[in-house]
Amino acid sequence: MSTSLAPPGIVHEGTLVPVHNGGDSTIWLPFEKVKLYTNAFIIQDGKILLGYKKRGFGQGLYNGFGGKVEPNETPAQAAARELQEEAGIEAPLRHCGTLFFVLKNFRDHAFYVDIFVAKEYSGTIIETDEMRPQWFSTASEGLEKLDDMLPIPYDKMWADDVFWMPLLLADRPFIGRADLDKDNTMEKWWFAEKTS
Ligand SMILES: COc1nc(N)nc2c1ncn2[C@H]1C[C@H](O)[C@@H](COP(=O)(O)OP(=O)(O)OP(=O)(O)O)O1
Repeated sequence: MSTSLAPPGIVHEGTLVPVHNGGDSTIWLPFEKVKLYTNAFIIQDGKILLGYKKRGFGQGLYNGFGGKVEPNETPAQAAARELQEEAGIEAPLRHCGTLFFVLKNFRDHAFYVDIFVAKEYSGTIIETDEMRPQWFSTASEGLEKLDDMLPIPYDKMWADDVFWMPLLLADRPFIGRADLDKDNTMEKWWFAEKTS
């Protein structure tokens, strides 16, 4: 499909195959400026490492490890720094997705989030001031679970995650936008797989 059919904020030159879109709102929320963020996940042997956010933005939700891209950094450098700061580990991260979020009560900026993934890591996973890391099973319901590991806790995550995380788990590059209301409900969304 052509990029012009994608929502504002999404720029991609190649082929996009939409996988989800919806919401009651007819218009995408306007935003004043865009800030760059990262989010990184370790996925290995049927499990995914998430962090419980102990403070600040997104407190009380599980997410990957990430934050703002500093002015002197590339997104890849920021992703590596945030993974070290928030979980104490290093990993051969590779880019696998791009997400764009606008929050109804937080409209001074939109979030442009580069998503990274790695299948291995080095170092010892530690709890930090900001995040409490925890492994979750990536097995679908009905399939054998790893020991007593819990499934991915979508009910304690940002509401958009359930739309794109299956693409992340399947190693299929993705891109998307979600506009959310202040109570973490989805107003309008569009997610696509990048096929080139
Ligand atoms: C709204 O939907 C979102 N969904 C998901 N899955 N992740 C999101 C959403 N909105 C933002 N994020 C991500 C982007 C970043 O990885 C974090 C927010 O980063 P944070 O504000 O914690 O950035 P830091 O640089 O670590 O902040 P401080 O050092 O100032 O605490 O959430």
